[in-house]
Amino acid sequence: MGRKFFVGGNWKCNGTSEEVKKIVSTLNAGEVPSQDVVEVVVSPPFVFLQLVKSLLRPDFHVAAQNCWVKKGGAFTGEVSAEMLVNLGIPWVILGHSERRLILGESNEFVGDKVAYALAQGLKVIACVGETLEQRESGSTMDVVAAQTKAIAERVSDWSNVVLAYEPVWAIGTGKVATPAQAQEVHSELRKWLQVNTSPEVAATIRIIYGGSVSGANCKELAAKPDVDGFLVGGASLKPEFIDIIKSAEVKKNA
Ligand SMILES: O=C[C@H](O)COP(=O)(O)O
Repeated sequence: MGRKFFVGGNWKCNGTSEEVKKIVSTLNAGEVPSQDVVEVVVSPPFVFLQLVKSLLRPDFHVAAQNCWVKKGGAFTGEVSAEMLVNLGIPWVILGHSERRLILGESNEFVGDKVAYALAQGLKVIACVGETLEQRESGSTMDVVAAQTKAIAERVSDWSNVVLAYEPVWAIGTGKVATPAQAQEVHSELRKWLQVNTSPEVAATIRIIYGGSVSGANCKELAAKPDVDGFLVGGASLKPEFIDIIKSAEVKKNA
């Protein structure tokens, strides 16, 4: 069976409750392919998770944007994986570059988080990606392999993981990776997984692309064989997110 197309909307630290309700009503009215064709997950800030979950159409799901690395306790400001499970939040985004680079989350810390969240029953969108400097110095694959390795050393069952390749230079910059650049890294990541996890994991895991994805560029990216969907930032707050979800049809017709 093929890999089901996956579209995530990462709302980051944006929105008021009024704005969030408006985004949800646009999503709810959108005509998109069925759940057999595309899996859609939106990720509002923690404080709006319950509101969004209560209003969102049943064929779309919600994700948190982070969770704590181990069992909750005296960790001021953190939200534990157990709390997300308790509230019926099925997904969590971990290892986003904004957390790696601004908040100093190391590869090992992200790997620990992924393992802990999975063990609690959450599904994980695990993010990897290189900076512009790393790309220009030719170390893209070393960087994303090291980030993925830190997860692979801690996780044996990848069935609840979606891997998001998000080149840092493409995030929020309007400078999208070309379809060929995305395909190259996705294909290399799949090869890395084949050697370092198993051929089955490599063949079945969804590797999605993130970084300035828009309604205008999504179809060309989606047409690439190893691009299994998107993690969308800015455009996930806009009606064009529906067009991005619809790009799943490209795959269906491929
Ligand atoms: O998680 C999403 C990515 O950071 C992409 O953000 P962007 O679509 O605004 O470039």
